[in-house]
Amino acid sequence: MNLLLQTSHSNLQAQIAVTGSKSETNRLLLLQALFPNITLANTSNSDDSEVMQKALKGNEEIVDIHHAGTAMRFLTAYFAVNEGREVVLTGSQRMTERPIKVLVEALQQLGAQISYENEVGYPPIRIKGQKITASKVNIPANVSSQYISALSLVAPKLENGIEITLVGEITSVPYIKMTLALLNDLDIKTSFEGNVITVYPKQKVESKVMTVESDWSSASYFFSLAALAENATISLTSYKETSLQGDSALVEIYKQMGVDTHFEENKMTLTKQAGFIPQTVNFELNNTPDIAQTIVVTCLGLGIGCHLTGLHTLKIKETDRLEALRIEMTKLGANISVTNDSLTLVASNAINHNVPIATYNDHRMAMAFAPLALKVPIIIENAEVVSKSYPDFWNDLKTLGFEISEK
Ligand SMILES: O=C(O)C1=C[C@@H](OP(=O)(O)O)[C@@H](O)[C@H](O)C1
Ligand SMILES: C=C(OP(=O)(O)O)C(=O)O
Repeated sequence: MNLLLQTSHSNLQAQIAVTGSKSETNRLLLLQALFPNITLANTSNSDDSEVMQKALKGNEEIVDIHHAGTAMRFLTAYFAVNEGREVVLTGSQRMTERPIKVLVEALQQLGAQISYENEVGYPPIRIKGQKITASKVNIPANVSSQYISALSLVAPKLENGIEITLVGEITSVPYIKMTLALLNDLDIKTSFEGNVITVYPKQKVESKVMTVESDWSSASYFFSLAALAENATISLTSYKETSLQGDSALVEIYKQMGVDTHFEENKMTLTKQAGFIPQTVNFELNNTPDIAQTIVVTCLGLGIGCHLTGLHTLKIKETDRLEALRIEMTKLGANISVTNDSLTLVASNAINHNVPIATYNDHRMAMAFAPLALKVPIIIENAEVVSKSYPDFWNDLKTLGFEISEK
């Protein structure tokens, strides 16, 4: 499904209930499988959370998690310690190109039995669940934080917990902290000091309702819309000023691009502010890789330049996001260059009209480019990809007055 997006509304007004965080949901679904007396509220309706739930509930030998990175990584650890069960864990074509070796080797150090079905280092993998008693493990920390979250999530159920020594620069740190914070919410003791994470064993937790905050990565598209509109008052629920999600850095980032954020109870309201916007912005996004695409497109729409660093993980996500951005932004007339871990956009005011944007099976390519419709009509190819994290995205965009038609 290709969608043509256009709008004549330059004043955006709406109140939108955004789905729950997929990162929090997929952690909590795994924790609920370990501790069935916890109850979850405001869970994500994303495909990634649906496949996670199905995989945890099912009993099949072949478990297919499609495009969901968190499900792939978290379930690798889950099945590895699930004594007596054997599964083959696989996913989409792209998932078979996303590395898993670092996590597999860490689990093997602990005594797990995991082998590769095809290419060494990549899914599909065969996992024979074992009782794990070893607790010390070293892991390279610069490839994906999801490996570290995966080990931490299953750790409370291990006889001796876990002590993880992180080697090298640590990437996507807020996601690790989110994992530990959710464990702490269940009264599971953890520590993260220097490069060592400890999670202490806990066989039972108190019954508790765990309420997922709405997804901040999904909120990023509304920050972008507010920045690009002439006027905007967009209220989003349910959000907290102090969030477990690192992407809440959006508040400070978009302040520089003319968006004010106000919190009241569980609602945050984004308003467009008139005033000075710099010709170029610089952001280090090692902590917040998922909002890189949103920010670049906002800058193009504002006619400003940007220099983004800390992007080395973008190459192994749903697609090579740096390359995808380079190609699609160039189609729009942007002057953009990328390296292995950074991106530079030169300020310019012209944007080509009616450009078909390819989305590379990447939900964030589709959603990040959509706000540009405030500037020029734009076509988003294979727009259904948004369901990976935000199935209601196109409907929510309509409530802001966008005309959306199939092309
Ligand atoms: O743990 C998580 O929920 C996530 C961690 C990040 O991945 P990396 O640690 O691989 O950068 C992020 O990009 C992904 O969308 C979700
Ligand atoms: C990178 C992402 O997800 P995952 O790694 O879980 O597939 C994302 O949602 O942007």
